[in-house]
Amino acid sequence: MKFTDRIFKRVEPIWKSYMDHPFIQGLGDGSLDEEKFKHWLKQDYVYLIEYARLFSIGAAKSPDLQMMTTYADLAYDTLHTEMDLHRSYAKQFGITEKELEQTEPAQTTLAYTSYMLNLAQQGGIENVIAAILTCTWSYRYIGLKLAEIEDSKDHPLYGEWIKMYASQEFSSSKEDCIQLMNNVAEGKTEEELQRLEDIVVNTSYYEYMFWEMAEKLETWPVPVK
Ligand SMILES: Cc1ncc(CO)c(N)n1
Repeated sequence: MKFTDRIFKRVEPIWKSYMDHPFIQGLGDGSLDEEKFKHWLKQDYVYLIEYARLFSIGAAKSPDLQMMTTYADLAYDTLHTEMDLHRSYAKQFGITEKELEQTEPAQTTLAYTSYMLNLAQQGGIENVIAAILTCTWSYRYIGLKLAEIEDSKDHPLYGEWIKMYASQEFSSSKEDCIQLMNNVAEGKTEEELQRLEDIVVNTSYYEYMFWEMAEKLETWPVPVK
């Protein structure tokens, strides 16, 4: 069994729970409140900046040219294709690129990106990919499931979102991440594999919290700023 098959068994119940989350349900049936989507959009934009940084750390830590190229391509795809989706939505909403970039990260956004970045800085390349794996893979999982809902891809606002994450291009990014994870898992001890698996479980919980943050329009829990 591939390492990622074993990981999937562990995270699947958490990922299934995303599909019952009101934010995801709203994306699927088109009933999602626009303010909640805008909140997600801005928070996700600053999240993606750090996410691209993680891929870049992966490139810097890669032991060979092939792996370095894969990480650099994933950073490129994030900065261009995925963030273009966000920029195009922002334009529709009259949110400027500067506003997007200057979004103050909510506590969940900051906790999630800090967790991943900390792991990536302190460890080897296996920490980088373990921290990133849930992101691409779970969005792909959600995108495919939402695409199965009748007419969901034709929704005037949320259709583009579903098409992006259900797309072939995004699927190949997910496949790249899975392969990177299985590559570095080779020859690792059971103890080390468990540690990596725990990271993927933790980020799976963070993903849930991120949906919750968007749904609740969460910023900082303190009134001062
Ligand atoms: C929070 C989050 N996780 C994963 C993805 C997919 O890249 C995203 N855009 N945002």
